[in-house]
Amino acid sequence: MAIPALTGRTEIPEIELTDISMRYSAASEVLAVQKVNLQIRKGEFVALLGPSGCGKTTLLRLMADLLQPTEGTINVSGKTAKEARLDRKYGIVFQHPVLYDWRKVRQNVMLPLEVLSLPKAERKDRADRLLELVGLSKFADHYPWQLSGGMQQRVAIARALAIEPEILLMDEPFSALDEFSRERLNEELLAIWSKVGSTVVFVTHSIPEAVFLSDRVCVLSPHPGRLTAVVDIPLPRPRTREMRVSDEFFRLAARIRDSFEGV
Ligand SMILES: Nc1ncnc2c1ncn2[C@@H]1O[C@H](COP(=O)(O)OP(=O)(O)OP(=O)(O)O)[C@@H](O)[C@H]1O
Repeated sequence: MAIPALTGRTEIPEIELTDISMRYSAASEVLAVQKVNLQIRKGEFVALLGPSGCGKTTLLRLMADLLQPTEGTINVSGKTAKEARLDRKYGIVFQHPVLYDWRKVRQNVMLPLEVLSLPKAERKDRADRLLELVGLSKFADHYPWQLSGGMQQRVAIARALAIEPEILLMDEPFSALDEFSRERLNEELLAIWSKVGSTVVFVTHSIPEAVFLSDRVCVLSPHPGRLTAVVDIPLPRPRTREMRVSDEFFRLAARIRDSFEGV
């Protein structure tokens, strides 16, 4: 597949995947990811969308240097994925928040700052600003187990943003939440993103979530995992709740649905 043309927020490609293939073991017959070419612009919000097993998480982990590709190259602002990781360019939010239950919310957000050897007052100040950003200032001294699932995920987002990453990688962060919480968190995430301006790569298997959040939706198909379409989402920003029931929204969702192989 040709590398998608660059249009939109900025013309600078921040992440470039070139001919990326991934086989988990020599014995494995199926490629988890096959020959993926993709450029992601600086400041862009991109969704990786597809059914279970199509390689979304694998691609995200490859970008984060948590896995190494069997073939192909990953370039992040002129560096390898490993160099980008060591430069702390990535913040990662997983499907489950993975918070430390014995640490209060503020201490959880401060955790990644401990390795940066910032003065304690500065760590606390940064954590408090992030908790304000995600609307949890009042819960700084609570323990994670005293919060709802959606609030815990907001703590995880604040923690991922603590090192001020250029790139936020999110692996189905809201899929364990009910539909109401998920839609609210979608709106909150966009409000946070508009303030921090990082590049976001967001894994989901929800078409409405991908359309609502993204500048572009990358559609993947399974066995082997291939990039089958890249769909531009020209809905204006800021995105509003009303847009979810607009003709344009349904048209885009239908176009994405049709782009799945075999449809
Ligand atoms: N650690 C692993 N070892 C071997 N095979 C793996 C491993 N992790 C994933 N796979 C395989 O790679 C393929 C892609 O998996 P991946 O988890 O990336 O898909 P996904 O689209 O994120 O799925 P889901 O939506 O269910 O999380 C699948 O066929 C899966 O079985």
